Amino acid sequence: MFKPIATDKAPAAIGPYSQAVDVGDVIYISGQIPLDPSTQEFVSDDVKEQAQQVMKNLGGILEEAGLDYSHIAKANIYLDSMDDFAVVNEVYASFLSEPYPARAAVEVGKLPKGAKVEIEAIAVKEK
Ligand SMILES: CC(=[NH2+])C(=O)[O-]
Repeated sequence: MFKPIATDKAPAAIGPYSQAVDVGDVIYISGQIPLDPSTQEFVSDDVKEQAQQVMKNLGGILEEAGLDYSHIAKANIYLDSMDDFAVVNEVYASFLSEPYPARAAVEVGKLPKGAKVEIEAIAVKEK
């Protein structure tokens, strides 16, 4: 089974990808950037507000799949600057509870549309 997930609770794709793909027990969620789903514009230039929107976008996709943040098994965080590591960690932690997902966090050269943060996630239906 390979089922794309589409929802207006998260931004529309800005390229040739699905918001998420359900492959049975696992959902692969595409990298979310801080676009407001209702406008397809960035919510803010502020990294904290950007990280909050990114997490909300992930939440919208999880909700569409009938899941929540506790189903995330792995996340990858991409930062425009590692100087934002602490503030993004703070926001990220505020949406999650222990046991936290496995994770990687890396600084990259550039993110789509000049975002300061992008997060992708893999969620599992059976915890
Ligand atoms: C934003 C995003 N996920 C992409 O692949 O461009």
